[in-house]
Amino acid sequence: MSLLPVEQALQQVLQHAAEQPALTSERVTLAEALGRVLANPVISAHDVPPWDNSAMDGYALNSSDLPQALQHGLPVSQRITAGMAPQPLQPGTCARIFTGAPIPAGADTVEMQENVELLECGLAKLAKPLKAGANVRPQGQDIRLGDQLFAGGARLRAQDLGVIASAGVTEVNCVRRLRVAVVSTGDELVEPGLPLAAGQIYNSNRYTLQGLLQGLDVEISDAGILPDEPEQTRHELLRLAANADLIISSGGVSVGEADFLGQILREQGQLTLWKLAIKPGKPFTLARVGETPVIGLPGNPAAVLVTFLLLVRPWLLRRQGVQDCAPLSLPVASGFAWERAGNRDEYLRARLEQGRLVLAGNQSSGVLSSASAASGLLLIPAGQTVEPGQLLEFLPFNGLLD
Ligand SMILES: Nc1nc2c(c(=O)[nH]1)N[C@H]1C(S)=C(S)[C@@H](COP(=O)(O)OP(=O)(O)OC[C@H]3O[C@@H](n4cnc5c(N)ncnc54)[C@H](O)[C@@H]3O)O[C@H]1N2
Ligand code: MOO
Ligand SMILES: [Mg+2]
Repeated sequence: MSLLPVEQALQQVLQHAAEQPALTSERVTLAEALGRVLANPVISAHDVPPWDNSAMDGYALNSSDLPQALQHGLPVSQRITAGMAPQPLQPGTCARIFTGAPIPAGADTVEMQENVELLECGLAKLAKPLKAGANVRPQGQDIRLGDQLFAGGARLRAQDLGVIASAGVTEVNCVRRLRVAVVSTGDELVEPGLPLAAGQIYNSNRYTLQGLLQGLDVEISDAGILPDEPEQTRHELLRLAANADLIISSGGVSVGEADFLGQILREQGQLTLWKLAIKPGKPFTLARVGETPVIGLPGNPAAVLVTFLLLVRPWLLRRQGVQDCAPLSLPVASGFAWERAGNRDEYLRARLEQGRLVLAGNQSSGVLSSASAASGLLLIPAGQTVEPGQLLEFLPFNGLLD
């Protein structure tokens, strides 16, 4: 059986997510909207800033008085701090003003106080010529009343919440949170905290997956560990399917005799993807139990991380209506040589050292500590070797994990 290239798999994953039934939406206060996806556009209810204001601590004047201010100085007729509603500026005078304070009617220019001399007679005199309109931040410079701030499908980041707040909007309409069930499979698994018997290992995928999902602000239901036993696996999948938008499992999708999960998903007849040209992560499986999508991740801990970031995260984002969901990747020079061309796209755990990519440790799919030593994944495309200095695609975790 030939392996499906990762790019094609991603297209199919996105298509699959887009074909799911529409999600309902709910009102969300700004304080709770970080990481949520907008169901509708957000429109500004105000100009930002709402009035012309000063960019400097200094003196506001009318530009027609600039020659007088430079030659003799102007009397100071009022003092305006941020938060005040100023009087109109008396002609032929200037106003003491502070950063963020409204420009009074009749003024159009501000000089910073460092360039103004306050004479003994009380006049404020400019130390050097000044351009008309200087140091004024005009009304609506940032945002105009009625502007669309964000389209539906935008995923809100910290600065986006600030933009929405600056425009006076307190609540936004977001798609409801996705419900994601997580299950770890394997007779060998034990939860950390319990003693290890012979042949057992601690369940690490559960924690990796929970952490990855928390970063995407979904509702997680954790179904714990399932033994390698077909009846129980089938029963548990059906139970989870009743109340989840997606089931994510780890383990049991390869060809081993105890890999029941893959067998059950295949036997349900609803298999969309299986066996990708990706290392780690080859037996990545996208299927359905009843109407509920199931993503079967390979059990190897590094395969879980890589396939989640490359394929599950995009599925979850697109399912919520996000358009731009492919991982960010940047060209960076390799600091190492790679002589073995493989038959799968290989995603290696790597980090930047002095502007070049170096491998972060053992790249076995069973080794996870190298992922902790890495700051991202680098791609060596199938069939390629690499020389030092060659540009490689680097996918920083910082761009992937938020
Ligand atoms: N004959 C073949 N054998 C294998 C192939 C193949 O093509 N032919 N593919 C290999 C590849 S590639 C991968 S990846 C793995 C995938 O295996 P499964 O998805 O069936 O996963 P398991 O066999 O259940 O487990 C694999 C490995 O990962 C450990 N594991 C599982 N769950 C956890 C967990 N929650 N926490 C920590 N570690 C976990 C498990 O103990 C195994 O060591 O198949 C290869 N074999
Ligand atoms: O595809 Mo597997 O994760 O390399 O060992
Ligand atoms: Mg297996």
